[in-house]
Amino acid sequence: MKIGVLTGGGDCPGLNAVIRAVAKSLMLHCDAEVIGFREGFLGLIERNAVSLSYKDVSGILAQGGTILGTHNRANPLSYFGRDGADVSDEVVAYYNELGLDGLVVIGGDGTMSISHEMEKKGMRIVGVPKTIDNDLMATDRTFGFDTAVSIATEAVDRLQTTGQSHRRVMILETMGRYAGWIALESALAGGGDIVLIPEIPYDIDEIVRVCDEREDRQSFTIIVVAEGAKPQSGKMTVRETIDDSPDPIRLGGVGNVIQAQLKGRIDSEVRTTILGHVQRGGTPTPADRILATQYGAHASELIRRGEFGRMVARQDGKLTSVPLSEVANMVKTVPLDSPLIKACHAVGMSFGAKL
Ligand SMILES: Nc1ncnc2c1ncn2[C@@H]1O[C@H](COP(=O)(O)OP(=O)(O)O)[C@@H](O)[C@H]1O
Ligand SMILES: O=P(O)(O)OC[C@H]1O[C@](O)(COP(=O)(O)O)[C@@H](O)[C@@H]1O
Ligand SMILES: [Mg+2]
Repeated sequence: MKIGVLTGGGDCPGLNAVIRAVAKSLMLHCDAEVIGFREGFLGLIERNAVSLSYKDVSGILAQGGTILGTHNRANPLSYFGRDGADVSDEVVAYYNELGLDGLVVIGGDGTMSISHEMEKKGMRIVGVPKTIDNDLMATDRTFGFDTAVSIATEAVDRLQTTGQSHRRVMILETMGRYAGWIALESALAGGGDIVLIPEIPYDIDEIVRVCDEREDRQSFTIIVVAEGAKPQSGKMTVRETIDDSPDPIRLGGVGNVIQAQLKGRIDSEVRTTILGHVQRGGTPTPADRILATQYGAHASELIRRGEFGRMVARQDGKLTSVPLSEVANMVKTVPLDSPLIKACHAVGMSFGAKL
């Protein structure tokens, strides 16, 4: 048996743990040959593959990033290197030339969308859900999310002591694109006072009211804001537009926008921290290493059973798999009836809006 593996989209802690689990389990239990493609789908487009030995995938469990490299623009259906040409048939030809029996694709929504299309063209694919944002459909969790939440929580804890000492309003901006999962969970874990997520557009007057009230009572305020948060009558804050990407919007800077909006309206000084890629780098937490290993092992099981066109998933604590069609072109946002939102409410956290 000959199986390919690639990592696509933004990197995320736990990618190497998945590569290791997929490769080791296939090598150990069906003597498979494992081929890695460099930089996501770019490796398939530009014919850049490397044979992985048992040694290559040993000792990488706790390593951040991906030994294969990744890419967030390489798309066989619209290749940036040839003016957006569809090179998917060439990719399928290369896959067949290599004599692959299947391909494990580790990625997020974009990577799963591409995988779904390539599956229709005859490639046999098993997906593994990665992203620090936890915004993939049909799975309770993506690996990388736990690490991002733990880093963001540590940031909230640290901002609390400095904010408290200076009686300031401290704003922490987290990643998460169009979903508020990282902000919500780190605010809950760190005891934030206000949490702003894309799913609940904020009202600046309400934020001012909560800060004012806390100035009298506790004299400092921690605001955790997801990069995708937006005012009730306004838009998300776009940091950058990447022209040749099918997913061109990069968010960022809403923390500074809120700081400017608070200026002159509250007595306290305001400071903003944009956490950025610190959330994505470095070693995965034990929970992410375990989840990544379980996902990798489950992906290799699906391959052995010949179940392709599916993404491994965790639902209600159990490992399972779902058709790629259920995750392609979808985003899982925070539902308003989420128990996390209920818990925030219970402890008096504000969403910067009347709910
Ligand atoms: N909706 C989409 N449909 C098809 N391809 C997409 C879509 N969104 C992104 N892509 C492509 O998928 C790849 C990875 O996307 P990206 O969003 O960076 O990572 P992720 O796989 O984590 O979602 C990129 O090559 C991008 O061009
Ligand atoms: O790598 P870039 O271009 O800075 O992208 C930043 C974005 O990638 C993420 O870190 C992760 O997104 P993906 O997992 O979908 O790649 C987002 O939270 C953030 O908005
Ligand atoms: Mg994406």
